[in-house]
Amino acid sequence: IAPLGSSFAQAQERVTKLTESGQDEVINASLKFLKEKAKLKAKTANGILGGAIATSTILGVPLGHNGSYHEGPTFAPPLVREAIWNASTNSTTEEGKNLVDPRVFADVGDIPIQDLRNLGISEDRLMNFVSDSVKIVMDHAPLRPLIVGGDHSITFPVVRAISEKLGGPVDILHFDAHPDIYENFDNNYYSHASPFARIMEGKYAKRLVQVGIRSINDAGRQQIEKYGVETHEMRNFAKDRDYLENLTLGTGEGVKGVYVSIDVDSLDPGFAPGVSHIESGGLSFRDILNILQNLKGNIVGGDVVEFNPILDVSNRMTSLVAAKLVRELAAKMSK
Ligand SMILES: NC(=[NH2+])NCCC[C@H](N)C(=O)O
Ligand SMILES: [Mn+2]
Ligand SMILES: [Mn+2]
Repeated sequence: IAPLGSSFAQAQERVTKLTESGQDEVINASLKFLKEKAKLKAKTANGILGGAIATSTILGVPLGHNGSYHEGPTFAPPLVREAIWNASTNSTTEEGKNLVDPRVFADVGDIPIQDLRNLGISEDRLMNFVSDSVKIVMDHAPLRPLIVGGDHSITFPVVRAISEKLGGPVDILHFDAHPDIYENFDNNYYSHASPFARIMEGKYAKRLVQVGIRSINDAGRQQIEKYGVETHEMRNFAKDRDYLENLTLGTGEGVKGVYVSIDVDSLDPGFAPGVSHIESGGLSFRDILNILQNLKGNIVGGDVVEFNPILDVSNRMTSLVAAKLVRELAAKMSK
């Protein structure tokens, strides 16, 4: 091969330009693929017995590199999908909705995060691609996005997309051991420890109600104060339970709907051991369902994130726990 030299810089310049245009081609092809799938799922939902107002639609985002300790959530979406349909259970949710009904539940697959990273895409363009993918799902009523992560960093581009699409902020119900509101963590704008700082500074949310918090420091408390976040710490859960089990969200002036974000580590590790950040003293599964099933408000989107299959136990218990969170959130959002 030709020796390196000053021409190497020029060659690099040429390759960069070539790469960016090539990345555009791959991005556009991926969005087109997603668009065709969403079109088909929407047509199916609309074509049956009078159609639906809201069809909960799974979109997998296999992104885990914004985790601060482990990247295992990258591999979660296919395992959550398998667990949703696991033969050990059946397709009916606790309140009687059947997930085989295409008006209730749809799935438009995963977006090619790792392919795009292999092409050297920048972090901004990657997160914009996540947002654009969510907007494509929303373009095809009655589909509503139910994101399967992936680490919690993806909630920022997802909520940004929903707020931009609906033309205003949403209210958020956020289950987590962590407030995820660091201004700057590890100098990573997109850290999974910061999505709610990005969301609140961008004014994509009006009310942010956090439940299950039990790993928080001064920096987190300052941010919560700064943005007026309604943070319910586990140490106060016994007192807060009644209020949280009778929550109404999305009714404020100009608020466009409700978003529900569930970090699997909000559950006590006894219920969900397969997470990157084990934090004892957490919620029971029933605590989450009591709050979710009693929630009043128009849910326009949601996510289940931070399940780490690499750290799951031998009978894949946490994949089934994450799957049930998806199933019950899907049932709640669909109508
Ligand atoms: N979203 C999360 N899992 N955040 C965990 C952050 C842990 C980090 N070591 C801290 O100082 O808080
Ligand atoms: Mn989180
Ligand atoms: Mn967490």
